[in-house]
Parts: sequence; C-alpha cells; structure tokens
Amino acid sequence: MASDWASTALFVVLLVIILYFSTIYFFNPQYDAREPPVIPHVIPYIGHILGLLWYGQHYFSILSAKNKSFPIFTLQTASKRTYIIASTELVTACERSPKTLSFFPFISAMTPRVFGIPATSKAMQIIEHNIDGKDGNWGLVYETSRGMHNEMVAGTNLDLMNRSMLSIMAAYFEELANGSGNDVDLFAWIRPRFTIASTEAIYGPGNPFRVEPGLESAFWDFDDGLTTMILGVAPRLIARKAYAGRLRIQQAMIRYFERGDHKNGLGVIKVRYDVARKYGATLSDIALFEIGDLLGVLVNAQPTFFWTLLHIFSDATLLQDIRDEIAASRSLTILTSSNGFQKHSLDITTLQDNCPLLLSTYREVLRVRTLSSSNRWVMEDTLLNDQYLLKKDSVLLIPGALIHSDPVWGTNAKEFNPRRFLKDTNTKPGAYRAWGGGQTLCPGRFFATSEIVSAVAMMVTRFDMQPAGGKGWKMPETYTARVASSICPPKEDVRVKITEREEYRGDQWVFKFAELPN
Ligand code: HEM
Repeated sequence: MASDWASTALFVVLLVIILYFSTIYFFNPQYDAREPPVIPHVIPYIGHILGLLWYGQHYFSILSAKNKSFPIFTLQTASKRTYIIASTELVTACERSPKTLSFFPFISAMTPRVFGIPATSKAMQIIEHNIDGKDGNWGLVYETSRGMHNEMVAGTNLDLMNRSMLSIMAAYFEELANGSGNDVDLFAWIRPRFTIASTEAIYGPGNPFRVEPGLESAFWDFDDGLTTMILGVAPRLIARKAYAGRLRIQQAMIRYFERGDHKNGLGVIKVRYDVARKYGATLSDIALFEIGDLLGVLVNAQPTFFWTLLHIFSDATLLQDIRDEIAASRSLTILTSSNGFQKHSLDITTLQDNCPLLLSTYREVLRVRTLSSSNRWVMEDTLLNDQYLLKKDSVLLIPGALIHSDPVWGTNAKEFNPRRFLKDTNTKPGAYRAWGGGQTLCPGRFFATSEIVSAVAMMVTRFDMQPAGGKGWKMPETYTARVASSICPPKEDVRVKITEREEYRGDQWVFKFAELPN
C-alpha cells in the first residue's frame, strides 16, 4: 500500500517537472535583441502575475531593486509581454509617442467591466467612435477630456468649485469646534464629509450625494468591490455590494438629470453632459459615464487629505513650522475683533504661494504614497528613445512608485522629507507621477490641490489633533488592494481627538474665496 502511494507521488512529481520544462521549451517566446531585458520568474507565465497580486505596485520596485541597471524591463506572462519603465528619462520618451503608445485600448477593455456597459451596446459605440483621434480632435472621449481640463484650470470655474467645496467643509469644521471630534476614526470622519463637499463642487446645489442619504456609502461599496468586479466573472454574484452600489448611483444620477439639476451644476458636469448628449447618449448611459468622473473626483483626494493631516500632526516640529508659516503669511488675517473674540479669514487664493512648506509637505505626501501605474498599449512596433524595441500589442506600464524612487530624487528618495520641494520646486520632466501624465494627465489636479491644501491649512491652524487613548502616533498600514486608487486609504482605524486650539475657542473662522459673480 505504502509503495503504491510512493509511486503515485513520484509519478505526480515527474509529471510536474516534465510539464514545467516542456512549457518553458515549447512556449519559449523569442525576443528581439533590442527589446528591453527580460526578468524571468521561476514560475513561467504566471509567476509575475502572482507577484503583482501579492505585492501590488511594490512588486515593480522589488524587481527593479534587484536589477538596478535596467531602465526598462520586460515581464513575460501567459498571453503578453509587459514592459515596465523604471527611469525618468524613458517616461518623457513614452509621453512623446501618444499615437503608438496609447491609453485608449484600455478604455475599450475596461468600460464593460467597470461601468457595466455591454461591449456591443450603442453606448460603447459612442465611446469608441474616433477614440484614438485618428480622424481629428473630436469624439466623446476626446471632447470630454479636453472639456474637463478646460473647466478645471485656474479661472472662474475652478474658483466656483473651490467655493462650493470649502463652504461645505467649513460647516463640518464648525461641528468639530463644537466638540464632535472627541475620539473619532479620522478616515471615517473624513470620508462622508469630503465625498459630499467634493461632489457639490461638480453637481451643484442639486448634488445627489447630499440630497439622497446613503448614496455616498453606495459609492464606497462600489469602489471597495471594484477589484473583484473588474475580473468580469458574474459580478452580480461575486461583487454583490459593488454591483448594487453602482446601480444605486446610476439611478440617483438619472433622477438628478431628470430633475434638470445639472443645469445648476458646475462647468465639469455641464461639459460632460453636453458632449454625451451631442453624441446621442441616453440619460441612462450618461448616468453610468458619471461613475468614471466620480472615481476621479473621490478616490484619491480623501486619502491624500488623511495622510497629509497625519504626517503633519504626528511630527511636532513640522506642525509648529507649518502653523508659524501660515500665521506669518498674509493669507491669514483677522477681520474683526471684539470682546476678546476674533473673526479669522484664511485666503485660499494666496495660500499656496504664501506657504511653501505646507505645499511641499502635500507634494511629498503624494510622491511617497503614489501607488498607480499609467498604462499604455503598444499600437505598433515602436523604438522607444531610439533604443528599445517595444513590440506591437504589448503592454507598457509607468509605475508611479518606481519612478518616485528613481535616483533623480537623490539618495533619500525613499524617505518622507516634507521639505524636499522647498528646494526642488521644478522637478525633472517625467519624474513626478502623482498626476500621471501625457494622455492621462489628471484634469482635477488644481482642484484637488486647492481643496486639500486649504482644508489642511484650516485644520492645522484652528485645531489640535491627538491620538485618542493617550498612546503615541502610529502610522497605519495602507490598504493597497484598490484598483482605481493612486493614493490608497488606511487599512486600520486611526482614532483621534480633535479639539479647537485653546487660544481660538469661541472665535469665528471663514475661508476667503476669489471674487466671483453671484
Ligand atoms: C489628490 C487627488 C488626486 C490624485 C492623486 C489624482 C491622481 C490621478 C492620476 C495619477 C491619474 C492618471 C492615471 C494614469 O496615468 O493612468 C488621474 C487621472 C484622472 N483624474 Fe485625478 N487625481 C486626484 C484628484 C482628482 C480630482 C479631484 C478629479 C476631478 C475633479 C480627478 C479627475 C481625474 C480624471 C477624470 C482622470 C482620468 C484622466 C484621463 O484618463 O484622461 N482627479 N488622477
């Protein structure tokens, strides 16, 4: 009996060995000598996929650290070869070739899974119509993207967004001043408030996220299950909450458009709606397209606000220096003073210019915490930087975390240094990937910066924040398994006590916005 078992085991081991070597022998892909060097994996074809699943975006940094001399490398998986850019210089070369290294095929591949839009539907045809801009600068994707960039550059529309967002946040700061911040989970406090305030800056006074209770948690259910949903295998069953959340948002957005509330929304929603209507999308389609906008507006800003607060409040010297900087700046003024109480004004239009340390800290938080890659599809054989041959139909990735540890950032590239951007205000082209770049450059970067920096300045100036329970500060782990996030939320609760600073108790605080037409 025992010898039967031993011979079966031997047979299985031999079979595995034969299968392993024959896989390597028969499916051994051929590489051109000019292709980026290949980093093999002991488990052929799926090893790198397992590595990525296990380590997330850090996997690229692990491989690169072991192969420091490779500015770009190749990972072979079952169906594809994927090129990974590890050097700043090659990032700019890549962004110079948008026609041959294109993001658009990913839109076609991911839209059915993320938005639930069937691949053969009219809505998909609208999305794909001239998606690569071959026939000129038009089409839903091109015009929506251009419109969003135009609406969110410095100017009246951005000022309106800032006023809308921060007016709502101001009310939440009042709640804190009135004692609601005693022993709260910081991220759980931020999330619903930032969601409502940020969406108000897009959807205006009819904002469905404020009007319909529970909609914000439906969105986070969707975001939480997106990684599973994206597998595309029976999402209704295996990602039930995410599926239900998406449906709930779609229905709420349809109601929003039916009420005509978008007419009082801000520039971004108007442009998105008008372009989609022009190309024949239905209200139901537009409501689904909005989920893409919401991912952009919501997923990264709140964790960035959270981590920036945590980095500042957990470092007493940095906290004091930033408080001093804001206090000494012309952005903080006293409007009135009577009976020992004062009314303070924080001018958001000058804050970023007047507070370089605050801005540097924010930029450094983004640098050390960026965990996304820009994805490009190789449309035809391309010689990158006249050096590296990229084969048609391969995938090219620019991992932000890897580029942020490039030697151009110095020997302390991996450290959090809030003063880094005091000196390096102009970073080397291609080195800063917090906002992606080229075809997928984040259109919301100016809005994100003003909403976050202004809200952080108010928190730092007006409030004290201590870890609840009398223990010291502890940085929580990051919840990295999030497919749509570049800045990921914390994995654990961080309980804090937020109180108004003693010297300001009973005072009033306002944000000062740009002069705007009513
Ligand atoms: C701190 C906050 C934010 C961070 C760190 C961030 C980061 C990014 C990154 C890294 C990308 C590009 C990904 C790639 O290269 O594939 C991106 C794209 C995008 N972001 Fe942001 N973002 C933030 C806030 C916002 C806000 C507030 C909005 C809208 C109001 C927004 C809208 C978008 C959109 C629509 C895209 C897609 C661009 C395209 O593919 O054409 N983002 N963002």
